[in-house]
Amino acid sequence: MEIDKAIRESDDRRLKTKYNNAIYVIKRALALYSIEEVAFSFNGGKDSTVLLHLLRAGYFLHKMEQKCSNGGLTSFPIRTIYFESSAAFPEINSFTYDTASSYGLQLDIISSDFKSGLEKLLKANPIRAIFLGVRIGDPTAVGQEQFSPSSPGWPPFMRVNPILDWSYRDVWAFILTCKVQYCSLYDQGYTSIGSIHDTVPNALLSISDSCCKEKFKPAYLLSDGRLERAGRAKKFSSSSNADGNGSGSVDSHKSSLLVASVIAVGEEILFGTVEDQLGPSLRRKIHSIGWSVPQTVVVQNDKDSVAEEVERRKSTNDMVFIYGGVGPLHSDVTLAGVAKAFGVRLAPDEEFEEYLRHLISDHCTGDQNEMALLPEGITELLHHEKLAVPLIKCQNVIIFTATNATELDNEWDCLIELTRSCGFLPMMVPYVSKHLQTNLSDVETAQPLSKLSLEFPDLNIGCYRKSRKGPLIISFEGKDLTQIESAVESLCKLFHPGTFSGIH
Ligand SMILES: Cc1cc2nc3c(=O)[nH]c(=O)nc-3n(C[C@H](O)[C@H](O)[C@H](O)COP(=O)(O)O)c2cc1C
Ligand SMILES: Nc1ncnc2c1ncn2[C@@H]1O[C@H](COP(=O)(O)OP(=O)(O)OP(=O)(O)O)[C@@H](O)[C@H]1O
Ligand SMILES: [Mg+2]
Repeated sequence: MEIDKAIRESDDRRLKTKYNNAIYVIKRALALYSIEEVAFSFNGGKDSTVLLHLLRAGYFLHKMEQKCSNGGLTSFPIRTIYFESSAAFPEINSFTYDTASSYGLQLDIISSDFKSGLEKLLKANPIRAIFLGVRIGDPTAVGQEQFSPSSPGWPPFMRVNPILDWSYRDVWAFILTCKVQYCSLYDQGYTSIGSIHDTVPNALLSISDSCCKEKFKPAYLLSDGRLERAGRAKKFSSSSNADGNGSGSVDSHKSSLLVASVIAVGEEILFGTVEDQLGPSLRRKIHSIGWSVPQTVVVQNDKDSVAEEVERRKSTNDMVFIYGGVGPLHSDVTLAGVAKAFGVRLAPDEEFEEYLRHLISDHCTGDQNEMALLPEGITELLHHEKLAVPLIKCQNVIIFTATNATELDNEWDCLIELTRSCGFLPMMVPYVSKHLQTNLSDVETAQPLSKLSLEFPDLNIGCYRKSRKGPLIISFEGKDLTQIESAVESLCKLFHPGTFSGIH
């Protein structure tokens, strides 16, 4: 069997592991269900193409193990279903039909939507399991395992996902190693193919050529597989990019207030064994870009405690920053807590694993690195050349890996630079402040200041002393300098001239 032979002869160990796992899943499915009870959902895409050849190999190996005669093994008896749509690319349609005829697929073409098409199909046929080319990282993979029953509301069948744990790079390694044909669009810069309405070539593969039409490199040259969907229409979340233009300049909602909270994870901070070096610095940094930081909390190294805090803060804050508890130790539970807060599991992330392998190469053993498990379906890795490992962003939660102030400075600077191109952390109008000092007592200032706070609700008016006998310092902070000046003037009017002096 040419596919099995090509993989066995390859010296790509990783590909062999992935292949063996996928073949195992296929063989288990073929042992659990009869051939009439399984179907293959094929759409001419790259993942489907990989799955087709894996199924061919898996079916062959299954039959060989059953010691069946070799006769008929070249045929592919698994019913193949294709949901045809008028919005499909003509290249996808023709590749699907050509492949079906090359490999003798029994193609069922369904013209209705997925759900009603499947309802009809399952009524007319004894199908109990459907093979799909879904991979971790696909929006629809969230929560799925290699064997996942269809969702409530869908007709009952088992979704079988043999390449769930394959990365973009694994898919291309397989296609190129086995030298199988794939849809021509992938040679024109398309890296993931949806409908003609939502898919364009991936701009990361563009070859700039000033005089001619824009050209693109082939899909297998995309170096960062996580960006395979960059050519698909994006849905922006309102909290991730308030101005939507990704400029990172001062946000157009100048007057709006964005709120962040900070969570520190670590018993050593909670119990006062060590001083928190990162918290105050981080809060200053967040404040310096015009965000408000009304809450900061320290939690112990316990998954449920982290999950509880993250869950609470992520829904009431525009952004949550978390540090501590990230790493290989048993106490490093931050990522597990974040995953739990979002109701997702931790899943292997190929790209992150590669960064870690680079960083800790000799100490990284086994096929899977526990540290490369990230919350599934919600994680975005924020790469920057000055970072050894990317920052981890799970929707509106940003996880810092810094363990000291210098590392935090670096991670923050990179975050700010990245936000200029991605816009996920809008720069707001900065806060301005004025400070007055006076020898008045607290009792004398208490009432006028409380009235002033009611009169200027948008300002933070605070009082503190550097020492018990020293002067009282009154701070006025807000985003509108005119308001601050009016508040200062109102206060000064209530007392004799010279009662207050400004501090710069
Ligand atoms: C054979 C098959 C089975 C599916 N089963 C389910 C399912 O059980 N639950 C579900 O929510 N969606 C199911 N879907 C829909 C997919 O999750 C997804 O919505 C679909 O592939 C459209 O993806 P797109 O929006 O990226 O084109 C199924 C799709 C196919 C082709
Ligand atoms: N129109 C369709 N007909 C049949 N199966 C489909 C269809 N659309 C999706 N599927 C199934 O869902 C899987 C995942 O689809 P997805 O679009 O992510 O992958 P792909 O099309 O194979 O590759 P690409 O990511 O490059 O588009 C497919 O491999 C296929 O099994
Ligand atoms: Mg597709």
